[in-house]
Amino acid sequence: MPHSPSSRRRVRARTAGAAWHPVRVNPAESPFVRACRRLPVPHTPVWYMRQAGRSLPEYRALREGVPMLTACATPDLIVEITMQPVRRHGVDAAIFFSDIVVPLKAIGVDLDIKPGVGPVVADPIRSTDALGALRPIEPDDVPYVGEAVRGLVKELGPVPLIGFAGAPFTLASYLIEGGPSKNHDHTKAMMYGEPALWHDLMDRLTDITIGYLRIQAEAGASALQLFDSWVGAVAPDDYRAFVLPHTSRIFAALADLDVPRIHFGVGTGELLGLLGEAGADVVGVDWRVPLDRAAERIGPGRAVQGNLDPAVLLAPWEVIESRARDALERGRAAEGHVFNLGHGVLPSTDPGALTRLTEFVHAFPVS
Ligand SMILES: Cc1c2[nH]c(c1CCC(=O)O)Cc1[nH]c(c(CCC(=O)O)c1C)Cc1[nH]c(c(CCC(=O)O)c1C)Cc1[nH]c(c(C)c1CCC(=O)O)C2
Repeated sequence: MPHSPSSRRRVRARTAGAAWHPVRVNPAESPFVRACRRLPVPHTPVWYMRQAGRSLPEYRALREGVPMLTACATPDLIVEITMQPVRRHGVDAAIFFSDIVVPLKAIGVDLDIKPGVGPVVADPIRSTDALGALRPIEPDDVPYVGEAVRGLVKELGPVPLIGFAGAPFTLASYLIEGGPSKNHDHTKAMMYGEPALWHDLMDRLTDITIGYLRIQAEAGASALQLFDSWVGAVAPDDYRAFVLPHTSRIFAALADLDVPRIHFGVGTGELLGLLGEAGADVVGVDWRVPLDRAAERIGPGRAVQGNLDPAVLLAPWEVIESRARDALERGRAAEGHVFNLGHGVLPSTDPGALTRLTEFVHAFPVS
């Protein structure tokens, strides 16, 4: 195993601890889930968006010759790739290895994930006729998801597993544009120009997202994160009119599940209050807004997650440490804080820096 001696020791210690202190076997009692619920924690929990894959050599070795969507449909690979960052860094949560377009592929949308590009959709959806392709998702559409979640829950023991889905706006953008987009032109053209078609599309994506998140929670995921990565492209009034009704419906439909719900987007400084209003337990914050100010904008009754600029990890350790300290100190202003980056780990990140950062966060006093 390529991980460092210190992380190996920590994993062994955690396993041993779990056996001696049965209460710690339960992921629902983990520091991560407790922080999401705004309960006292022994240390600030930490995990990293896109921690599975990206910077890990052991990930690249496993993925050699395996297309992304094949990996996402292979339970053994999902389990192993999801476990890699947990073993290596000793993070407080695992995130299910998959992609936001997996449920769309599973219901029959013709799409692929192109290396170095991202999701590419063969027939972009721009008319009422094309909406027929978007039917609700059932557990049988994604048997590999339930199987991998159940395998992971066993393997992870006390460490919680985060299930996730793409939010309707971000999924709509890929479906309407046909691939990654800088300005979301076609997406906004439909939103402004054909509101009935827009809401019909968003409604269908909302049903798929609810179904897909429920499948993961019912198979044993301990938390759910909704990635609305590109929603920062929308102004607040438009978010309220064109997006909020749908994201609110998602969080309301998941409220009966006993798992915390996290809501994240990039460039959402002006939307943070509305993201909180949508109903999640935790609002993810990118690096553009300091966490104390973000907590004010989000309002009471929510925890925050974030928010080190992923590019800071490319700087020397002294810089990483001082920026992490700042985020941790500001995070104390929130009712709960899960440490994370402000967006995904960059592929060129030194994995050693992530391990060291994890140790630093764990050693930092909570108050
Ligand atoms: C917007 C978005 C996508 N996918 C995802 C988001 C939301 C998070 C975010 O904002 O970054 C979510 C995602 N995608 C992936 C995960 C894995 C779990 C994790 O470690 O967080 C997660 C949580 C794997 C992936 N998703 C993708 C890969 C690379 C695929 C390959 O190797 O061919 C992986 C490991 C492909 C992908 N998928 C997507 C893009 C833009 C790309 C290309 C850029 C990239 O490489 O990350 C869409």
